[in-house]
Amino acid sequence: MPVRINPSILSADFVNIERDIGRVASADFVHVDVMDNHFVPNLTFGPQMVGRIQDVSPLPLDVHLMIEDPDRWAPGYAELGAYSVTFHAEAAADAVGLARRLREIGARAGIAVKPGTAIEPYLELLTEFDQVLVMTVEPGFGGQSFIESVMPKLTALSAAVSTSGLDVWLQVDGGVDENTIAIAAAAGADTFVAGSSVFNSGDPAANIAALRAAADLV
Ligand SMILES: O=C(CO)[C@H](O)[C@H](O)COP(=O)(O)O
Repeated sequence: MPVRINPSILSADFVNIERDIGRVASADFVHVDVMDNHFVPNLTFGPQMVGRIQDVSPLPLDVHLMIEDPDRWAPGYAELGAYSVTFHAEAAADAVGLARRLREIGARAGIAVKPGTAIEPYLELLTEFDQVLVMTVEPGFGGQSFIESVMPKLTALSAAVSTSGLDVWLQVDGGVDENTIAIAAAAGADTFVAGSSVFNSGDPAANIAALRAAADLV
């Protein structure tokens, strides 16, 4: 199984983002959390900052939009050159239309679901998405505990992806560390967003290697 480790720069030093991205160059993608203080009770940055991150990052960007009205704003992140743009199912007016627009621009299209959002409606729509993000915390803040009770959503997604034969990546985000990554991998996740466990202690490159090894054991 391919394993992708995407460090979340929500846990980076915001005045040294370029330096911190350099420290995670052994990862697969840089995960960029855009929060608008409306969809979630936290605020990060918008397209101007993401464009500069895109300019300096040696890794492609995996942009996670925790914003209202993604139908209006998400295409702009694809136009900046983001490799993938993921918007929330709970916020999109026309999720399929938006995913098609993102693909037309050239980005992978992702849909995210909060812990309390059912996955069943999206199992039938897998042809429309390149990745599905199952949130393993309530979106908004780093450093929260992994919610294991959402794992059945990954099991259902994994079975549906296998049956379809599609190349849809299954991502988890929130509370991912050396222990919980194995739980998520066993449930079918292949793409792992990690903030605190990469940046908050020790050497980020060693932390990425440890996460990759723990997921690979499954
Ligand atoms: O989307 C997010 C929060 O909404 C973050 O990407 C996520 O929480 C990562 O942080 P940590 O690994 O510390 O949980």
